[in-house]
Amino acid sequence: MSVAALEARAVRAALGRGGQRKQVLHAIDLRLPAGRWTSIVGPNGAGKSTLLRALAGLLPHEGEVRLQGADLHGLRLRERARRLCWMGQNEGGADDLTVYDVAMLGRLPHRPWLAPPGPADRAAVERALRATQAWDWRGRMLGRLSGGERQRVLLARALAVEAGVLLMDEPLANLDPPHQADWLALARAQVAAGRTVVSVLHEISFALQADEMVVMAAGRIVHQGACADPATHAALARVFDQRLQVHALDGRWIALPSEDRAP
Ligand SMILES: Nc1ncnc2c1ncn2[C@@H]1O[C@H](COP(=O)(O)OP(=O)(O)OP(=O)(O)O)[C@@H](O)[C@H]1O
Repeated sequence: MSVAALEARAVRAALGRGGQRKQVLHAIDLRLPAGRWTSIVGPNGAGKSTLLRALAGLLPHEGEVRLQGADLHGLRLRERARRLCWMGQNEGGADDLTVYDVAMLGRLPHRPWLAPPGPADRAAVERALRATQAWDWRGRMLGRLSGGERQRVLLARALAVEAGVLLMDEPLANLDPPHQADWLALARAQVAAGRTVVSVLHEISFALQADEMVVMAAGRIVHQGACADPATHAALARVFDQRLQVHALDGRWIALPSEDRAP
């Protein structure tokens, strides 16, 4: 069997403090194939973002996460940051930086300590900012951008890493339809270039454009399969309480609300 891009073995995680502490991930076993796009979906509170953070090494957990065959927590941080990049929800903290400098943060794992950016870094940042149509406002401050513009800069920062594995939490949040379509093309281009894309998505019709789907509910994986597989569509209907149905349209899958069940 080929090496997985990411693998989780018996991953358990709890969030909150003291009496409020709550088990959020329950013994997750997962294998995400390399060179494919996998979308993670499920109802609100299912544990999707928590799982993504555990896979990125951003959350203490029990069990094991392996990145390209290596123990994630055994890798040096720089090495991990070169292999895996992360785009989270509502990331803050860089409002006083220019768009260009934010995207350049994605090159930190490639540069010697305190070294200025080199030609390869500048070329990667330009590619990334052009790919997300953010190049024209590279001199603007991040804090003065709209939600969707900001999202495109954070995406550029992740792309600038040029890592083999990209994890994205809600990458379509705040994007208008043309930029959602651009993101879709971008995800496909990453996969065509041999990279692995893993995205948590609420927009099920977009999630169905991926190769594979992981369906979660209540901190567990209830299904993993191809987006084209009828068993995946049935799992989706199940976790969303039979309140959506997957239909074929022009050779693609779309999810529509079911009308036969009142709330
Ligand atoms: N800091 C926290 N302390 C305690 N519980 C938390 C904390 N953060 C999240 N949770 C709980 O963990 C569970 C999983 O949250 P998570 O954000 O992973 O879900 P999700 O599937 O990504 O949800 P959504 O679709 O709403 O974004 C939820 O029940 C949530 O209430």
